[in-house]
Amino acid sequence: QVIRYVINSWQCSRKARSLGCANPPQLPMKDPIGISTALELIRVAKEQMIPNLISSRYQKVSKQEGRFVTTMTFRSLGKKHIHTVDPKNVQAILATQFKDFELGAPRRQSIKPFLGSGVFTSDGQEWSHSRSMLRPQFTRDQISQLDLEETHVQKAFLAIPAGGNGWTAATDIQSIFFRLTMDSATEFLFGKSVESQAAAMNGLEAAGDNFAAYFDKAQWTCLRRAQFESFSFMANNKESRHADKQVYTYVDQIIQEQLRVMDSEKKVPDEEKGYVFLESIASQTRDPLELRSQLLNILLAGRDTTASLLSWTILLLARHPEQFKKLRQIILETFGTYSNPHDLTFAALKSCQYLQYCMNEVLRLYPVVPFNRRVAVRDTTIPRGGGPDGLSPVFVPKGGSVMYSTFIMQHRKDIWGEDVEEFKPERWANRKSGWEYLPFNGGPRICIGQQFALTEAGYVLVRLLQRFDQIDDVNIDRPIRYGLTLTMAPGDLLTVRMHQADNA
Ligand code: HEM
Repeated sequence: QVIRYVINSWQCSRKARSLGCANPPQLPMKDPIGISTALELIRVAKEQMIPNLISSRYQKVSKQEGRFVTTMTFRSLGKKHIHTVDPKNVQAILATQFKDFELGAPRRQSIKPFLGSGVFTSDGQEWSHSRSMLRPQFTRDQISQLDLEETHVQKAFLAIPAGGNGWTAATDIQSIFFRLTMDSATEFLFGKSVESQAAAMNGLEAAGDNFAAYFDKAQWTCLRRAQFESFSFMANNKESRHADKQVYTYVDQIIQEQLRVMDSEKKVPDEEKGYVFLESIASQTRDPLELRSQLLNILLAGRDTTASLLSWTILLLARHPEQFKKLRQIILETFGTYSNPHDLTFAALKSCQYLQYCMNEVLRLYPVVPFNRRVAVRDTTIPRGGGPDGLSPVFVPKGGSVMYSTFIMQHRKDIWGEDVEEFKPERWANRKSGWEYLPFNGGPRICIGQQFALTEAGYVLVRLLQRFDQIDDVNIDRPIRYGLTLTMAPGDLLTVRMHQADNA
């Protein structure tokens, strides 16, 4: 083993030199194996401050090197990782050298046991197949069923009644958003919503034997598997298997019903019924397992992400009354009042500039997928980060992992300016973003649901701001923490009191 390791290292160094590569600086560590870095991560995860930890690691290396470092290496539990916040490197792994990298074992080990094989868990041919099956499902018509969104918004609003003085009670709006996106996503995917909002209001179990709770549990186990890396099997237990099973039972029953309807000779196309994802992909495959995987992959990719964007947006608007006022004014001018809305279409939402600037800015400050990684499928390089000046390419051996952080990249002062930490939607006027801004990823694996998410979130925000003319964050002085699971939402409950407009 040791001999093989030494030979391998020697061969890699030789190859790296022949390619003109140099090593990036290494994060100063208390021990050579990286036990301390792993322990530090666990401790800070509990404090819900991981983005600050990664940022402080870059500061530490920069101080050690006497220059601003944007690519470094570190060890964690014996494994060496490259970490980069250089847009050029991120562009290389996601786009220009796409074929040299894959999601790799970490993603497969953590998520595949639950989701099965689908766009979010596979690479190569398998990924191409899923992606081409899904692409046509996200056309403009299919993602702009705003009447469907309105029914879910109305159900969510029932959970936020205003009292006689126009004010709502202190309300945890984050949970409401997570239920709203679960309900709308399941309606889009399955053709029927799991109605988690209605169930929560009635204090009842949700439809599908509390599908939302089982789905959350299954997703949480995925996260544990990701944290345990090579020991991912340790995250599985009786409870997690039960949650997976409950989710499967619910979804399989819907799939069987769909296949039966399609087999039935009496089937008459229902002109009234909107687009249903399952119905559409079932015309391409009849394999129930594949159908289940495709559905669950999209549900996982699309549900928490959109709810998190909504939560961060309300948190920021509640803490920035000037921007709130400006956005609300523009919304009223463009889309009318709550009780008399107009022009609420996909196109109008997309061309409402200030609304888009606000969402861009939220996703800059609080990207929902703040950290990510890829694994090299062959010996390769990334273009920058090596040598004393950080300008030489860096060698990545086959199997080597390159981590990147949109969070840190989108908080770089040298890219965004001195006001980088401020919530300033205005900065987006006339700004064309490139690889330094990647909330939806880039390259061939760019998020398939970007327009879907921005339409849904935009719609919900318009309706919310039409109805409420003031939002107060009950814990306005509380420092922001980060609830980092597979995606990132505010770490503490987002409790707000809202004032209903007189004309709502
Ligand atoms: C604010 C909301 C959203 C954000 C910030 C977001 C962000 C992302 C990011 C960063 C990735 C790349 C992950 C990776 O490759 O490692 C991704 C992939 C993906 N997203 Fe989204 N997403 C959002 C909403 C949605 C929605 C609503 C859907 C579907 C309904 C969706 C479907 C997907 C799919 C299928 C992929 C995998 C694409 C592939 O690997 O080819 N996303 N998303």
